[in-house]
Amino acid sequence: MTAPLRVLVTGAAGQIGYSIVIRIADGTVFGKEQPVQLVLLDVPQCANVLEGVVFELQDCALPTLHSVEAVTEEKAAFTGIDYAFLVGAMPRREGMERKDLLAANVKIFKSQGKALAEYAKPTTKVAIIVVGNPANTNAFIAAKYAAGKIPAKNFSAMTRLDHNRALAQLALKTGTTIGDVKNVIIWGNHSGTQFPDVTHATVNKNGTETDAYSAVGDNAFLQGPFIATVQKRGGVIIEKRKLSSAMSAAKAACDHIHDWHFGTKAGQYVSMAVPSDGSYGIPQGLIFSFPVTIDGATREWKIVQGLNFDDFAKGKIAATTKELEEERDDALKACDDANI
Ligand SMILES: NC(=O)C1=CN([C@@H]2O[C@H](COP(=O)(O)OP(=O)(O)OC[C@H]3O[C@@H](n4cnc5c(N)ncnc54)[C@H](O)[C@@H]3O)[C@@H](O)[C@H]2O)C=CC1
Ligand SMILES: O=C([O-])CC(=O)C(=O)O
Repeated sequence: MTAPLRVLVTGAAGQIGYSIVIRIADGTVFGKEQPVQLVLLDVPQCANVLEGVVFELQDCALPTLHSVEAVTEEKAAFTGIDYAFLVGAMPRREGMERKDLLAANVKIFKSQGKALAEYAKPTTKVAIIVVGNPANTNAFIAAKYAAGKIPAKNFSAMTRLDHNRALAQLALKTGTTIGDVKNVIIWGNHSGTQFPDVTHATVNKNGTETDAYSAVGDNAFLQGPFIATVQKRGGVIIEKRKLSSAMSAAKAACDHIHDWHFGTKAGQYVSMAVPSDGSYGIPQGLIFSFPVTIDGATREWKIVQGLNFDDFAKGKIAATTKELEEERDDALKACDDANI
């Protein structure tokens, strides 16, 4: 029998948590043959809600759910895990930017980075996705405080929701379906400065694969409203729902880890915020969204190399890099101030 994977979800009493755990437990993420031990972490005040989530998962009677436990302490949460979905953090409300959450949330990721270093197995290959905002910078901080124990390349932040939004907007514009659109890229920060780029994307329209610019036939749209829609989508959802995206965020986090576990499809890449190795001139160590391919056998991601930028793209990438550097500096300062 396949050994179970131990999978941690933080913030599991929250709204993304509620949508995410069922997909992990029912085999959507790791496959129908892979048993999963789910570990659900939330703050002690949410212990009762967490227990309700555990009861519901039990009531789902899922063959892939080996066990589920609710915990409110980091030691119990981080010990022996294979995968971590770091969701637990404050969400923004109407009128806020994601970086306004930095002061409140960065200390959570400092503490969890330390907990990973302290409690994860020394040989750990744990793969970590940070969803809690500001996601790139929180991942940077978690990686910093886990350094020496967990390699930085095991940390990632989620820009898959932006990637999925870009796929959906292109499909809507070209009258195609999601499966017809490939290789959109989100560059940079999960914020209003991100650069959704379709320069290398293709669309299969009526059986013929063409580049996205030809398929859309409207450059002004692709360089204007398309980018703005993807950049601002999170804010629009908050305005409409009075709560931030949860169903789509959970689905994107599961897509991200599914592809990390199984690998990307031949000829396709996905967007993941990972520590920069200096590719495309992005400062080393910054958690930056790049197009990546993943080898399912080794579970190693690689940044897609050799893509060209025109001046328009260069300007967008410079802006999101600058914002990430500023966020990183603010977060480091906040961590020094945070007595954890
Ligand atoms: N990267 C992305 O694309 C997206 C990120 N997000 C972010 O995800 C985060 C969670 O969003 P929601 O689930 O809607 O929020 P929520 O408020 O419904 O749930 C958050 C949960 O985290 C828990 N929590 C707080 N501190 C914790 C800690 N130290 N350890 C464990 N749990 C803790 C809270 O008690 C709560 O149950 C927010 O920061 C939100 O902005 C949301 C959508 C997309
Ligand atoms: O916008 C927010 O605050 C939540 C989020 O990250 C998203 O929906 O992309």
